[in-house]
Amino acid sequence: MKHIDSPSTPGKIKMEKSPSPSSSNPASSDLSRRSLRTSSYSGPDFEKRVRQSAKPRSRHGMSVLVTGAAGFVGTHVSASLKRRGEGVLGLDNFNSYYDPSLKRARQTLLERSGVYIVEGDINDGALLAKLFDIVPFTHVMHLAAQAGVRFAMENPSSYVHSNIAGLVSVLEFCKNVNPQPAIVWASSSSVYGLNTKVPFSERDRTDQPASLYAATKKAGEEIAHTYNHIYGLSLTGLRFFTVYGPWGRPDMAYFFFTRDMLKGKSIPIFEAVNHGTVARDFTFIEDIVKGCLAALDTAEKSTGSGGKKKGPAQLRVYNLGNTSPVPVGDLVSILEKLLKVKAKRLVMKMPRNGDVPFTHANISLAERELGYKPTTDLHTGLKKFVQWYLSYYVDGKKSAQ
Ligand SMILES: NC(=O)c1ccc[n+]([C@@H]2O[C@H](COP(=O)([O-])OP(=O)(O)OC[C@H]3O[C@@H](n4cnc5c(N)ncnc54)[C@H](O)[C@@H]3O)[C@@H](O)[C@H]2O)c1
Ligand SMILES: O=C(O)[C@H]1O[C@H](OP(=O)(O)OP(=O)(O)OC[C@H]2O[C@@H](n3ccc(=O)[nH]c3=O)[C@H](O)[C@@H]2O)[C@H](O)[C@@H](O)[C@H]1O
Repeated sequence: MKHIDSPSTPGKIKMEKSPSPSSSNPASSDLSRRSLRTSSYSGPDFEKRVRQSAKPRSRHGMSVLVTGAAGFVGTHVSASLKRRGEGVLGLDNFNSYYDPSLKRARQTLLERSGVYIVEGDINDGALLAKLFDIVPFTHVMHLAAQAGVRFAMENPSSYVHSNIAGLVSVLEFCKNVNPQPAIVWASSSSVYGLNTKVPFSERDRTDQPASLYAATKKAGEEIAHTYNHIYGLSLTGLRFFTVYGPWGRPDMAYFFFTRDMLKGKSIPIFEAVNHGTVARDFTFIEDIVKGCLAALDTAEKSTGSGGKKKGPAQLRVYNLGNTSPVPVGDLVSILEKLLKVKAKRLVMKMPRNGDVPFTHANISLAERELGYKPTTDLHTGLKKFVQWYLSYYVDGKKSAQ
């Protein structure tokens, strides 16, 4: 995988030093506020765009800050919230983990529907202060992260920067603002790691991560517990299971298999020890979006640090999967039919690279409490992905990297 922009790359604000925990506190951000006066984040045009984008027009009256809005899941969730009439403001640093032109294309799509994405880093305390000054967000949908299990061996610090420091930066803000927003954020099925009990239930152990990515998501769940316990923040973690679909992520297998099959290149298909089948509970993006919206809709208000008086704030974790694992070889067979191309399969032993052999979600908790019910099988979902892929890359003559 590619080089990634320096994890400490700030947004457009020129800070003299990286934002420190104190500079991310709205009450003590003099340095941050000074730097904002000279930044492109200030001025009436900027504030107007932010306000307009975040203004709710629905009966729910939500103003949602979506971090990672130019990402795969962030784009779909933002578009869906906006369609429903919620106020949505995006925040994304457009890093180069995968082709940033795809993130820009998603941004264009969102802008057409009235969603503005501010370019900046979740670790940028001054920027968060500015955005929360302009908009009293009712909810934060926190999706910004360094994703991908295998890339963690190449660039571990990017995971610490975005998934740990970045999460803390966002929660520090949320705890300090009044009113505190409710937060829904993306954890991952990878927290189940080497767990062998299937299907994976929220009650199962999650202390055997197989990758640094998984370890940072597990750490995120513990961090969420702390901010809920001390500061009364309402927090909901969603464990997504291998999400796929149109506008997806080029680093994921279904995406680069498609690209390489169309180019006539061979594709590596991992098998587990003793020729065991590797399978995933592949989950279609539209089902994930429904789960995200249901989590936002059922999120209770944060109770603040006076939580004891008002009762404890909500703390939830849900699996969002498809409950129907499919072997990776079968995924390739479906792609062969849809693309009308015979894959050059290179079956190989799974390297010790952070991958796990199997995932399978038990979704009964999400079903009961969120009304979550995935409806898309892998063939139907991949058909929609392939249609998008061909129109975006082949008809649109874009180069797939
Ligand atoms: N797609 C999946 O299969 C899957 C599965 C489980 C969990 N997740 C989680 O869901 C979330 C969304 O995943 P995705 O598939 O859309 O990934 P994505 O990489 O497409 O989206 C993440 C976005 O966050 C942005 N970002 C990263 N670090 C940032 C930072 N420090 N500041 C601001 N923006 C930053 C990136 O530029 C990117 O646009 C992530 O938290 C990911 O870990 C995804
Ligand atoms: O649900 C999650 O929590 C995670 O979902 C996703 O991880 P994974 O399920 O590992 O998806 P992905 O890389 O597409 O590999 C799919 C399958 O192809 C196999 N695989 C992969 C590469 C390869 O060259 N060959 C191969 O057989 C591989 O062994 C695997 O069986 C997200 O990327 C990640 O961000 C994380 O959030």
